Amino acid sequence: MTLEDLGYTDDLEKQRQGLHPGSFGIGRVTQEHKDRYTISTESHELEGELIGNLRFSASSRNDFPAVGDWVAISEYDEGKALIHAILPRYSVLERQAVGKFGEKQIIACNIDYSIIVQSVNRDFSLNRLERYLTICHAAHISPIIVISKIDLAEKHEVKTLLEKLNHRIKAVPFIPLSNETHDGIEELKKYLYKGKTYCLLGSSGVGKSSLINSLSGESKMKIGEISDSVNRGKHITTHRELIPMVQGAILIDNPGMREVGITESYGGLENTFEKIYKLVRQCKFSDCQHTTEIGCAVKTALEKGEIDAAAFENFLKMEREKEHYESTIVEKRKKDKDFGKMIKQIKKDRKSNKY
Ligand SMILES: Nc1nc2c(ncn2[C@@H]2O[C@H](COP(=O)(O)OP(=O)(O)OP(=O)(O)O)[C@@H](O)[C@H]2O)c(=O)[nH]1
Ligand SMILES: [Zn+2]
Repeated sequence: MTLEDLGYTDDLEKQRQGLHPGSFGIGRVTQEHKDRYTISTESHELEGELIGNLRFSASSRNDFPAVGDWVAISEYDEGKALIHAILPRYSVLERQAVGKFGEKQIIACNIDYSIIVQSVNRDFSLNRLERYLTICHAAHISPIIVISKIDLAEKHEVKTLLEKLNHRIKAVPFIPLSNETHDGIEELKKYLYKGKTYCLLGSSGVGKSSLINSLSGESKMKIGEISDSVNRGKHITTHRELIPMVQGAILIDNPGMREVGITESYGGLENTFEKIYKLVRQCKFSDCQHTTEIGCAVKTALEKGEIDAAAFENFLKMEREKEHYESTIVEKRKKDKDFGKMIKQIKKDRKSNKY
């Protein structure tokens, strides 16, 4: 096993040299616990902890390591390491923190592709798919859609569902598959490239872990056993595949998500709703609300059926969410700034009182 096998690149090596010439080891965060991290290195697995300095200087949760991060480490005991720095991230997949409006939550870092999984039964939702696509596009991560559990639906039902998907979501590959019959698994493997990192996204129970099993050809039991021994903290010398790899591609599983809130989207919405954005620019008035305005290109396209009405509704909803998030952030920053000013003034007053 080399660091390249874990996804390490020349660019990251340059960054490392810039940070700490030659002094630290390098590892990749594969799991996040409360304030402990599981780190994979080229030879083994470590339990890592942040050095105090890093912990106290962190201004938000996002300054802490996340799954997929590359970290500069030093080993101090058998199986233990200190984390000294996080290497710059080349991609950050994030969503709106659940229950904490105006805060972001990192899902994973340094991801190249996301595999968005929805199952044919119950879970399937085009609106939610567009949400996932938006957060992926915002992070410049290429999405691949997987429609799982096709063995649970009739052929014609699957066909109808795929037609709907095809009609509404363009330019994103989608693969129908089953972890039971293994239909579609080989097709998905065509998208797995050596040294690239893939993050599995989707609601709980859609079959993400099963998919990793299907792809790697290993039984679920085996994976269960592996995670058991991890929990017991048993020391294992050989490299266990905590980040499972298939054809050299690194697969990162994620716990199922209930909510996928939009934050500042850095082009996420623009990329997901490219056609709608093009139309918006063609509207006669730059502040067009696309309701009753004359010369509204969106309205005309909706009437002609050129864009999907449900997609447009979903787009509006997410755009409002993004705007709400952004204005909350602006408010917050202003408050922080005012607070900073106040502290400065207090310090100044103290000083002038002294002398
Ligand atoms: N019939 C059928 N069942 C499946 C398929 N894929 C997964 N399952 C079943 O669905 C259940 C959930 O599968 P998991 O792989 O644990 O789902 P997950 O997405 O990893 O769930 P979380 O870990 O909670 O996010 C299990 O009982 C699987 O056996 C499939 O393709 N067909
Ligand atoms: Zn308009």
